[in-house]
Amino acid sequence: MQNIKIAIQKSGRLNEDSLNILKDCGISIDNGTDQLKASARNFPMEVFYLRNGDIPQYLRDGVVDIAIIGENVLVEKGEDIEMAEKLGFSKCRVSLAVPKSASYTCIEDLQGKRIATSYPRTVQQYLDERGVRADLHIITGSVEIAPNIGLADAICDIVSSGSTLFKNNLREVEVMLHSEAVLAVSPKIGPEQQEILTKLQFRLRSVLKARQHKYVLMNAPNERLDAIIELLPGMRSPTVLPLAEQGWSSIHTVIPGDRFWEILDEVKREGAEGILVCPIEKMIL
Ligand SMILES: Nc1ncnc2c1ncn2[C@@H]1O[C@H](COP(=O)(O)OP(=O)(O)OP(=O)(O)O)[C@@H](O)[C@H]1O
Ligand SMILES: O=P(O)(O)OC[C@H]1O[C@H](OP(=O)(O)OP(=O)(O)O)[C@H](O)[C@@H]1O
Ligand SMILES: [Mg+2]
Repeated sequence: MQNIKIAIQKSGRLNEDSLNILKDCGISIDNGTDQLKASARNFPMEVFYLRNGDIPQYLRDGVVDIAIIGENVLVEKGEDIEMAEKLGFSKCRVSLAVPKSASYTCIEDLQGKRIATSYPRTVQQYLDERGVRADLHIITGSVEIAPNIGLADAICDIVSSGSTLFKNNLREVEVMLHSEAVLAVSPKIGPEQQEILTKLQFRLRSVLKARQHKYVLMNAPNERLDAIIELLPGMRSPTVLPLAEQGWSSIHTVIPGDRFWEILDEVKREGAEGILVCPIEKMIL
């Protein structure tokens, strides 16, 4: 059987989470980080460790079949490359920022100004769509320092917590793009590799679903069951089992992570107690 070739970032912010998600998919990779290539022991996969920024070209050329890459890099360098799956980690945004002291009310304020960035195509397109012309200065790192050294009037770079902007006395004024790690697919992927990709996507989806949910168990007096069940989502409906103590039941269900605290507060108010929350490893609908 043939292998699917996957590119992941050699070192940097995506490396560890990329290896972890493959591991959660049950794929064990024999690797030392000094190697540029490794094989999976129990899945038809070869792993290539590459620079994030180089990956779109490798996908385009069909050197690798798939890759885990920042969506922002695909937008910048790979508009012809298909995105198969959002992976939920390395969330950030690509934003425009100006010095705190600069006046800024709208994008037209950047007309004729100098903008330093590592994302020239993303910025250019954003400006073109809004009819603004500016001078782009392309630099590959430490972009946030550019206004302080007189190189630019504004910058466009990745923002996550905002602390790099804060430390450099900059203010985020436009969010151009929300980004996260994604699974990207080469336009040249072959039919056998496509089959392996389908298997991988099935696993990835069950891992991602599981990461987004919690398994919750709680005890409740029987007379409160209906009110509590009303509040609970579940894969189909919650499971209710009798406790050894008369008049009490145990309720088991699955709750989406983003509504989790809100739902727990409500069921507590309705009389639920002894609440246990467990992670889910895989979730197949
Ligand atoms: N502060 C951040 N918070 C969250 N995600 C981020 C942050 N900075 C970068 N990312 C995401 O992680 C990806 C990799 O960033 P990183 O800084 O590790 O590598 P890089 O220098 O952009 O790439 P290369 O591998 O080509 O050297 C980015 O493309 C982006 O999607
Ligand atoms: O909003 P924040 O949480 O401060 O994150 C944003 C910073 O993170 C990234 O840099 P990184 O630390 O990856 O360094 P790099 O420029 O060397 O890639 C990015 O280029 C920003 O500078
Ligand atoms: Mg970086």
